[in-house]
Amino acid sequence: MSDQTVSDQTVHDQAVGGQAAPLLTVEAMSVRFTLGRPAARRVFARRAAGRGEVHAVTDVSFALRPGQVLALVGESGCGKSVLASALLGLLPANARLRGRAVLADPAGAPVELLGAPEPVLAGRVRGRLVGLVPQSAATHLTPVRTAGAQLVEAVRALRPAVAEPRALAEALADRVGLPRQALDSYPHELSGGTVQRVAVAMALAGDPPVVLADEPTTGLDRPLVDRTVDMLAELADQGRAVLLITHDLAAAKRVATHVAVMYASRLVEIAPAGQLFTEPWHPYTGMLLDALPDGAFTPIPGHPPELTALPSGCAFCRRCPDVPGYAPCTDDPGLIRVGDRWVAAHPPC
Ligand SMILES: Nc1ncnc2c1ncn2[C@@H]1O[C@H](COP(=O)(O)OP(=O)(O)OP(=O)(O)O)[C@@H](O)[C@H]1O
Ligand code: NI
Repeated sequence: MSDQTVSDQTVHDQAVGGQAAPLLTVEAMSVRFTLGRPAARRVFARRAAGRGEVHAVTDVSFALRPGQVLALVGESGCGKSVLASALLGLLPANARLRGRAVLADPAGAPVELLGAPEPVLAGRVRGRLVGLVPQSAATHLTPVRTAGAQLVEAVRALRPAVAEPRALAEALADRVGLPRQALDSYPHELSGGTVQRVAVAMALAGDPPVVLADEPTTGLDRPLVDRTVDMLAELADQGRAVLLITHDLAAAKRVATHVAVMYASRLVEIAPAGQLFTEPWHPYTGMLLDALPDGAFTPIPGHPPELTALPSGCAFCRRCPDVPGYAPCTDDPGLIRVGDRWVAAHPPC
């Protein structure tokens, strides 16, 4: 694991823009998954060094402030969902975490999320301070109770002072564009897009100041995508902060105030959305935008590297059209700051 590449102070200054204090500050966060059986690991510890670990998140730093929608984008498998799960203490037992993630609590002391005891995460964080729209939302609903019953239950658990939980559940359903009759249906009776909206409503049940939405628009048609992301933008306008993990760059373009681009476990660029979409700095960002239907619609050639065998420097050079002969570079892959943008050190091309 490399050293922290962005100092604490710069992280605090780091713009993800605006002057308001961050609701969430992530500093040099790394996640490793250990592979294989423990006994085999011991026997082959030396030989397997570097092969028996998935480098899922590496030295990730960012701040999320009130009013911001930070879109986290990058190809499948680059570490986006693991990052979100790590923040909420939802990683499996084979995960090791490093770094810090500090969550503000308007009613109390800040919470250090990484390594927080489960009662803190369950009692203070999940649903209350941070609402999560999980990826593959359907698998998070129980099949034996109606969507409405589960939403009412979430409201009861997270906001016990609410006198009419059913009325609040219906208001949440309206807010996310969920038809009332869907509340009386079981999850398997609902379309993927409708289940997705149930999940968004559940994430909002505790009125959390921070929302982590992992692919919240999967399975939705374009009008519902727009409606869902507009609703997330509205939450940000009301002073909340949203981390929007998405493959849908058009949706990110529509609502993101800032964009973080992830490649092979690292952030390679963070910038205000308007600047990133009009002038991407990292070649990978440029290629992601070119892959869009309203870009050149050019798929990115090649594949990301295996996360069990990452190069020590820039992981992108082997796919980078800017590097003649695809010569791998060994530069420090840390982010450098230019104005209010951050971009991974990259060889001058
Ligand atoms: N429990 C685990 N053990 C080992 N490796 C894991 C584990 N969970 C996730 N990974 C690996 O971590 C990497 C990052 O996965 P992650 O789900 O965060 O990707 P993602 O960017 O969210 O992809 P997608 O866009 O497809 O959702 C992947 O290579 C994945 O296989
Ligand atoms: Ni994911």
